[in-house]
Amino acid sequence: MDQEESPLKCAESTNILKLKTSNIPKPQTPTKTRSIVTEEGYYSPSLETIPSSSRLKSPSRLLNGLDSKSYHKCDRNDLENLKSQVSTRKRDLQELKSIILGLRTHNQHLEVDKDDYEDTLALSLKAFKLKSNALDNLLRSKVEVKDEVNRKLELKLKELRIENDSAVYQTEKSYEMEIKKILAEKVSKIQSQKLKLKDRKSFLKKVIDEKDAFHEKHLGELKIRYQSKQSELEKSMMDIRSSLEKDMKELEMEKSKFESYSSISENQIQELNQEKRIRLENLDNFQELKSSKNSENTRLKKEIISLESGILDKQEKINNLQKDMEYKLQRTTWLKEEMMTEELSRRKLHNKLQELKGNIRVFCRIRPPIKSETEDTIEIQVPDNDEAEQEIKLNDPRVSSESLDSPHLLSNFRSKSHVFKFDRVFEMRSSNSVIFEEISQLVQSALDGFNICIFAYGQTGSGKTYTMSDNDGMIPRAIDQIFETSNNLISEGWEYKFIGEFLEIYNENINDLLGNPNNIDKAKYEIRHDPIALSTEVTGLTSVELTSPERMNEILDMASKNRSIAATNANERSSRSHSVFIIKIIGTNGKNAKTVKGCLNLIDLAGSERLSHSKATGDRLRETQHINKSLSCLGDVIQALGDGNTNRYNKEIKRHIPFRNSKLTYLLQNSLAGNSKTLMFVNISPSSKHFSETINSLRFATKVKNTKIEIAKKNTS
Ligand SMILES: Nc1ncnc2c1ncn2[C@@H]1O[C@H](COP(=O)(O)OP(=O)(O)OP(=O)(O)O)[C@@H](O)[C@H]1O
Repeated sequence: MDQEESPLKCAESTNILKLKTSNIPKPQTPTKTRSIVTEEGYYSPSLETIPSSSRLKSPSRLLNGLDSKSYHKCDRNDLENLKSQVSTRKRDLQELKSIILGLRTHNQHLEVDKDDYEDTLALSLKAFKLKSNALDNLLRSKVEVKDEVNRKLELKLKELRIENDSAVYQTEKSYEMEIKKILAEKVSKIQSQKLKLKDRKSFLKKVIDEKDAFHEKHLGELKIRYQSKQSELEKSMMDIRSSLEKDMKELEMEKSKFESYSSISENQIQELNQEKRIRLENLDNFQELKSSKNSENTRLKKEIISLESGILDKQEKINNLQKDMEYKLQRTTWLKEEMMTEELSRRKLHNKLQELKGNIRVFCRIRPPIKSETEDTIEIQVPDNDEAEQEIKLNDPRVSSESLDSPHLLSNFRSKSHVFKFDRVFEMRSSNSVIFEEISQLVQSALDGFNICIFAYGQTGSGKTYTMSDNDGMIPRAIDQIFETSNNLISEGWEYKFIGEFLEIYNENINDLLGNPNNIDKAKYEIRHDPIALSTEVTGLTSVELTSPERMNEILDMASKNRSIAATNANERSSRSHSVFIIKIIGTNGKNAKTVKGCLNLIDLAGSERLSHSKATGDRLRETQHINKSLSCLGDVIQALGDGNTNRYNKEIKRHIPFRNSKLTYLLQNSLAGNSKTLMFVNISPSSKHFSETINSLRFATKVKNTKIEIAKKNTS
């Protein structure tokens, strides 16, 4: 008997016993009612059917009650009556005996049942005791394990705190350095701007000074010219006046002479008048000259005034320029402060955006139909928007619109369309370059010290290898990007080292794709994790330093060659195994003594066909079982990671993540947990005959998408 069921069985047994006993009719007192035994059971007839005279007395007592005297007195009728009563009583007696017999038999059955139930009860109780003992033991060991785990957890927490403190310190230091650097750059920019402005100011001042000097010189010249002209005029006026006065005196003298002598001739008078007229005309001319000189003087005065006001304007302009320069300098300081605030908020926003996008993202990619599929394709609708979440709608080719109305259609097939939501959906025409744009930030994160996993999931032939390893696929593009970015960072003091490893997991065995091809499917490798450094090592696996994109390409070629040597049909082999390309990144900065360690895992998963669909047997069956197990384990691990580390009461708990259930998840343990960012491509085929596999892939991907993993942290020191 199942021990866990024992308490239930006990209760059941008790209930059955109760039921049985309740079914037993309460033994009737045969002397009170007349019961009749039928095949179905007992019943009691109504009391009215028994004569009232014989209801209370038994037949024997009736017989015993008759004395001989009264017997002799009885007439024949009485005797007959008595006889019939006797026979009735005898019949009653007979019936009662058979009732008693029936009751006894029934009682015996009940006894047997009771024994059975008691046995069952005893067994159940025993099993229950065993179970509760086992449970006690289990609880005891659980408490011990819990204590041990708590102890380890505390130790780990301490280590992590120390690491975190030092990381925070280093980050702060590096930020300080960066801010200082930016500040120094800005200050030097501002200073050079200031110098330029100063130069401009001195140039303008020089121009103004020159103009001022020119104007002053011009003004001085004009003043001198004006003064000399004025003195000349004044002198000439004085001369003319003195000569006129002299002439007048002479004339006066001559007049007086003339008057005194009265002998002056008429001609002489006329001559003298003529001369006087000439002299007067000269005086008029002189007056005219004087007024023209006066008007020129006024004009020159006005010119001087306008020049003086021009000088004032220029002075005001210089003052305005100076004010403008001061305002610009102040504005540069504000802008510098604003820029620093902007830079800080940009970094915060970038991190926030990454958090919002979630540390697990799922992109869906639809392969274009190949030649043989062109006519037999699924109707797929993809969004043409750029929203955070995109929808893909597939119309079920197995359901026609007429059959939708059929009442016989199974509920599973009732819906014609299936809708799924992913972070991005790439239509058939999307090129690898468009897709890489979406993941380039993730690749950048590996250089910044994060652990990154990029998976391609989907059934065989859905385009996983095309997406990951084609000449312009994610792997070659990621390689180009990490080399390009690392070269750009040299000027900032960063030096990067890249270590490459390439392995495949086939039937839960690891093969080194960069090692000796003869060892494939023969050599054994072990996965080892360093819990402190959070790093993973596969013992005996070939590690190659990657010095250039060309070297990377050589390595990719070597891996694909080794893979094809191992299999008669390279394509088939690649469909049946997971390939994992690992790039370990170590960056050091001589300027701020900072180190970052990231890891980029690029994984082309094996085809995800379901066992029932593949109809595989023998080796193929084994392969399929291994693939299914590892893929479902990958789904379980991702889901368990998303369950979080707190229970529903918000208490910290250590969840069990089943990393060990498959080689793939165990290998990627450190890259999937904690400080990691994961991206999964779900590749789907447009072919109608692959519809159910496509739906299956999309369901798996939805499960992954609905997982939210805690915020990733950088590996820095
Ligand atoms: N986006 C695409 N554009 C053009 N051709 C594609 C695209 N995706 C896949 N193909 C073609 O479809 C075929 C199957 O693709 P691929 O080999 O990448 O599938 P797979 O999922 O890796 O299959 P397997 O599981 O067998 O490795 C190839 O011939 C490939 O060139």
